[in-house]
Amino acid sequence: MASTSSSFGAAQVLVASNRGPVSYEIQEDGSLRSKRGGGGLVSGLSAIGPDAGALWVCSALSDGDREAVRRGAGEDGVRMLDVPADVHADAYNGIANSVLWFVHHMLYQTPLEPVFDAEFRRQWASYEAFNRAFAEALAEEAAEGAAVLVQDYHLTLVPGMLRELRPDVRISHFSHTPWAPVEYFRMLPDDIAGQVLRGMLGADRLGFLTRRWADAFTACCEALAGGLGETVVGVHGLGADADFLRKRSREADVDERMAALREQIGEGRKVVVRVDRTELSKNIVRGLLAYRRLLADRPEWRERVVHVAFAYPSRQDLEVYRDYTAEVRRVAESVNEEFGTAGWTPVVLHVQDDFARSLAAYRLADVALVNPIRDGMNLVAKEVPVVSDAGCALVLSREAGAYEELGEDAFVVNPYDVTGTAEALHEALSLPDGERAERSKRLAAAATALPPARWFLDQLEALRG
Ligand SMILES: O=P(O)(O)OC[C@H]1O[C@H](O[C@H]2O[C@H](CO)[C@@H](O)[C@H](O)[C@H]2O)[C@H](O)[C@@H](O)[C@@H]1O
Ligand SMILES: O=c1ccn([C@@H]2O[C@H](COP(=O)(O)OP(=O)(O)O)[C@@H](O)[C@H]2O)c(=O)[nH]1
Repeated sequence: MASTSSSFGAAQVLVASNRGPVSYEIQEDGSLRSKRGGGGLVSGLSAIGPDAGALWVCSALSDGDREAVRRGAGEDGVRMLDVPADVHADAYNGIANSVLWFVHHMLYQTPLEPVFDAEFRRQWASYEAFNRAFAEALAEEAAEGAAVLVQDYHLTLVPGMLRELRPDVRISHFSHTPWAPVEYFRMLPDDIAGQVLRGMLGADRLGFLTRRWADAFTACCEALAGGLGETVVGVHGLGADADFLRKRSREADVDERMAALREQIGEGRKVVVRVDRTELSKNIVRGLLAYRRLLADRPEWRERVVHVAFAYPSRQDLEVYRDYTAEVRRVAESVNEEFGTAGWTPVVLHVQDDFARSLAAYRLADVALVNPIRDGMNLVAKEVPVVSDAGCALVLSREAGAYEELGEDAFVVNPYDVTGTAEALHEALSLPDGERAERSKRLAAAATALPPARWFLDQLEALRG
């Protein structure tokens, strides 16, 4: 860890993130089964195969992961850090997901308010320890002058810490979330806000998904940290991986799930699809309420449309996420009770982790519903038009990063406006087939303009200068 040449590592390119490319489960017979990590960060970074020669440093997130570390059973090119489980829980559940995520997605609202008490301070110390563990591992693995690409709000202190340990390396930090406006960001205690900004400004380059988030960060630095200093801020709008998605969505397990879904949907009905993590910012409940409004106000759609809503479990250690997931189930059931008939289930909801089934839903989509309150990008909005068999219309929140690139061909909604979203669903469903296919093509072209591999290489080239 000292910056003497004898302690330099071998990796020329390093990526650091909390969630890694795979996660492990312990099977009944004691063997380990690996599973692709969920969410958009992994979708984006998975393009960095072993060919790119990068070392991916990530956290052990589950008992299976910790067991994999103990057995030395990890993947090539991946180093999982086994930070003590309680430190990780404080850093990930406590600080990253209950505070920083809430600030950037502006999710606090009475009675869900931020609490900056002694418990918060204790968790913050864990967040610092978690960041330090990453900085030390990166310092150990990095070759002289290596490029280190740090990811997201879990690791905001790493650039500053690593800079002290290894002044020779080039460091970038990329935010996959929105960035909060100054008025909201400074809800954080002043010393904490300062630590976050200064930690990130330890990097040579900072990346954001849209100009809007980059400008918000710059404004925070100007108001609270005396400006950006030497750090350069860039925008890299991560796109969908068309090659991977087209190939993967044609595999046999996806075909099987399509057949089962068709059965549930019934013949000749339009399909409105949404796929999200069970995540408050995705606004799943208001999406269901908008669909209910559509059926109530426009009875002509009854029996003629099915809403396929897949929510794969996320952050279920947090009570607020568990409650939200329960609320999603309740609202879906109540729509089915209110409008369902013997031969028609208006909402098909699955709360389960099944990537193949999500792709099957993408293929069947006539309309994709993506209505987050705020979202860094939202890759689902970019993936459905690429995969859907007959082309889909997109109902898209203006608060998703994807709006900057897809807004022109989407039915744009204010995510809080339930009746407005219902009306957008009606318009999207009413689009003639030919026009829908044309729009879908344009959406797919915009969505794949910057594929993950290019997105990553652009940042690497910029970092190396
Ligand atoms: O790791 P989790 O806690 O299970 O959460 C999954 C990921 O969620 C967030 O993803 C973001 O990144 C996407 C790709 O850039 C972007 O499209 C999306 O809008 C974001 O929400 C989070 O930022 C990641 O760190 C998580 O791994
Ligand atoms: O069962 C599933 C369904 C989807 N996805 C992927 O999760 C990502 C979600 O990314 P998005 O940017 O939409 O939101 P995030 O979950 O990262 O906030 C997409 O690439 C999806 O293909 C997944 O991992 N498991």
